Amino acid sequence: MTDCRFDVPVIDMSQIYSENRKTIAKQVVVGLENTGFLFIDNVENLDYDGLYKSCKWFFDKPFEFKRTVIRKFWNSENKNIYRGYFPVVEGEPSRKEGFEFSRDVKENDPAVTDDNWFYEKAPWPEEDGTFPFKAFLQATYETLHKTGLELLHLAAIGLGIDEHSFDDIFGDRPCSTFRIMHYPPWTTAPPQSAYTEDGKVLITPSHTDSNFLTLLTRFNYGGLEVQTDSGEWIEVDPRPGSLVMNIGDTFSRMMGGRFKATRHRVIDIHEDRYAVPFFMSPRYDGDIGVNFMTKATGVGEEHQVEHYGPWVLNVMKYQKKYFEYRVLPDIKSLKA
Ligand SMILES: O=C(O)CCC(=O)C(=O)O
Ligand SMILES: [Fe+2]
Repeated sequence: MTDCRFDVPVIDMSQIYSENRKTIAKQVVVGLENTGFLFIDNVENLDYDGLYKSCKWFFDKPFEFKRTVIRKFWNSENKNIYRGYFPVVEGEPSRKEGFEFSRDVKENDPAVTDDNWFYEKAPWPEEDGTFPFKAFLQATYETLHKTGLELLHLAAIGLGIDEHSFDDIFGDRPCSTFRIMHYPPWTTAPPQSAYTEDGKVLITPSHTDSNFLTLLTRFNYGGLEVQTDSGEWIEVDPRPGSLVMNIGDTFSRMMGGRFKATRHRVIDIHEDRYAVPFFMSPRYDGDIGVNFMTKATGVGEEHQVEHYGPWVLNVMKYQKKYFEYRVLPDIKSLKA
């Protein structure tokens, strides 16, 4: 249950170009300063039923089908090391399978070296004519990217800086990950690491997101909990027709912690659960250095350029050690 200690503000996208724009911009900033979570209503062109169908179309298929687009780590015949399908890994407290992709970068972009798997093109599964999986998901990626930028424009206005201050961090080759996910319920005894202190069973352990900003489609499933400042876990009630927005470590760190990357986790709901996070992420060489406000205003403690790719690879592979990241190679041509 959401209670007064974790009040999730609602941003209505149908109002952001009205005379209320500045007020809404302030609400975005206050929300990011206080809870780090927002509900985003009325996103234009966002088809939640289509997203649910995408999940069912893909995850209901037999493993042999999904294996055609599985990462090389699980099938040495495949070339993809980052994008595509990852399976449930037994023994992990994070119990999920996923398919992920990003926007394809232009051919021959000199900033995209061959070993830079952040820009790897996803392998797409063969379609059977019952659902336009690739076309639908690619179009939805662009809808969510646009929504993310619109929210960042609001954040900038609310901060009193140029509305487009965040745009260049993404440019036209963001490293965003669009992931459809399926959490199958536990069929065997969960590992010890999947139990919380208060005896609940996890399907995603407590974490902060590492990327810049996340827009989550969670359909109407329960199970998502956030941690309050006092350490208590509180469920975020589903809000039909709304996205959940939260920010990740990258954005929080750039803002010196003023904006919160709030801890959250997902509890087993004893049935199949689907969720679709859009992990909006900077371009590989986007500047995510601390003291961003100094860069934006010219006033404050020194800002130094740091690049997103090397920084986030280190966080996910070596610090957080996520199962789907720790199997990835270093990018030798692009040391920070
Ligand atoms: O499935 C959910 O509700 C949240 C998933 C999540 O937090 C994540 O994938 O980072
Ligand atoms: Fe998350």
